[in-house]
Amino acid sequence: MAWLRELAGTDIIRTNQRTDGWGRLKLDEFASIHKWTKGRQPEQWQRSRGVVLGIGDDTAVVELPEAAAGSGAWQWLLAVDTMVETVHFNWTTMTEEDVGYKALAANVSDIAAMGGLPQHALVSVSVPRSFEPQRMSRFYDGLYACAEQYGVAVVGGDTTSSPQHLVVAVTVTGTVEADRAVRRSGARAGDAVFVTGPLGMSAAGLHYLLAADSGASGHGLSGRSGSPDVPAAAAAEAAEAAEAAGAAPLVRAHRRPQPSVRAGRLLLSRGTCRSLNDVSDGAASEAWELAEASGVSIVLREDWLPRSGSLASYAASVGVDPLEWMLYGGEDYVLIGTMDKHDADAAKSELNGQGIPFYRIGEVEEGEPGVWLSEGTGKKRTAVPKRGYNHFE
Ligand SMILES: Nc1ncnc2c1ncn2[C@@H]1O[C@H](COP(=O)(O)OP(=O)(O)O)[C@@H](O)[C@H]1O
Ligand SMILES: Cc1ncc(C[n+]2csc(CCOP(=O)(O)OP(=O)(O)O)c2C)c(N)n1
Ligand SMILES: [Mg+2]
Repeated sequence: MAWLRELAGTDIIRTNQRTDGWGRLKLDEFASIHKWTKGRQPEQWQRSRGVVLGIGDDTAVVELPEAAAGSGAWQWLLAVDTMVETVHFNWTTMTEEDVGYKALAANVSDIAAMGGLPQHALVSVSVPRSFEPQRMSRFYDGLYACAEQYGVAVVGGDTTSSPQHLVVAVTVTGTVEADRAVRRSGARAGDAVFVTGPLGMSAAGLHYLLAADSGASGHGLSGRSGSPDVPAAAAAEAAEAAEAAGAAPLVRAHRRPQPSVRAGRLLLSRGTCRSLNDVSDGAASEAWELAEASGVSIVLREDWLPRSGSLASYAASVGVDPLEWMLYGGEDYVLIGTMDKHDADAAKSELNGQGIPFYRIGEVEEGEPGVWLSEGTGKKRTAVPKRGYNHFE
């Protein structure tokens, strides 16, 4: 950071700033990074995350964070997730702030899915040449909002241009008590299956935003695609329309997922949670991953699946079966897992007592890896296909 701080006040940076034919200020790479990240997280706070050297050198230097050091053996968790404009978002479904927030949240969710504590992030952005600097500042406003909420120190990244679309790849670290990380492979016959939040809301929110954008109702951030900048008024207007249509909770779930870090920590500390996964590609697909990794069969109870009122009423209004979104929609970023069924009620009380949702949704059985949906206590069950979001379909 020090060299950036020094440079920021010098002519080297100033002479590298120029305006193009469109009157837009073009910052050079270093000045941009400085602008996006400077002063966002106090050095003192980063120090508590073990950061010895943050943004500004060839690498960051970190040691085990205070919370982990001196309290027994810990291990690192490492993960990366990417968001690509047109694949994970477009400018009618998300604002710049939303993209920044969600890019980090999706990674924090992977740490939560191991029962860990998120610690550091590296942020790689490939920015279209036509982007105004202001838009990336807004991206970082959202990213740092998520970092603050989950206590993540942003310690570096990479910046390149992109011929057309914005691409964001965030790498995170987390910490977990040695050999306690909750894997996908620990489910056992007899376990209770649970989720830590409602399902399908993000997919319904996306449906609302895309329908709005296609002109059906005109509620999205319409007119934004390809436009250089969005007047804040357009976003505010779209938010009001979503509120009026009862779709606000769905849109919020899509744009600002809330990864279940506290749930993951509490479940790990109970010692009875045997498998965990986060729901990015859809509950069916994640349940299949648990079933295959553990060599078990998972039976979901249709009447136990948590369905929010806003999901049910929006689905009815557009003639979609809400189960489609709940099982195959994705981007819920809640946890799905299995645990000793004798501890399930106590776990539910503990989590609910702390304001954290916990829903028992089924059970684990012996058998060929697979996922089934049962209508009630009866024996009738239907096979749940291994279907979800697939990047290559
Ligand atoms: N291109 C890649 N190279 C190496 N490992 C990868 C690559 N893509 C995914 N993985 C690894 O494969 C596993 C499954 O990835 P993924 O399905 O994306 O998990 P998640 O749904 O949690 O993001 C993870 O361990 C991930 O680190
Ligand atoms: C414009 C737009 N179209 C479609 C989607 C839906 N979508 C895109 S990626 C995805 C799945 C999650 O992303 P992925 O990169 O597979 O996450 P990972 O499993 O690696 O965590 C979904 C449901 C979206 N969010 N936005
Ligand atoms: Mg991934």
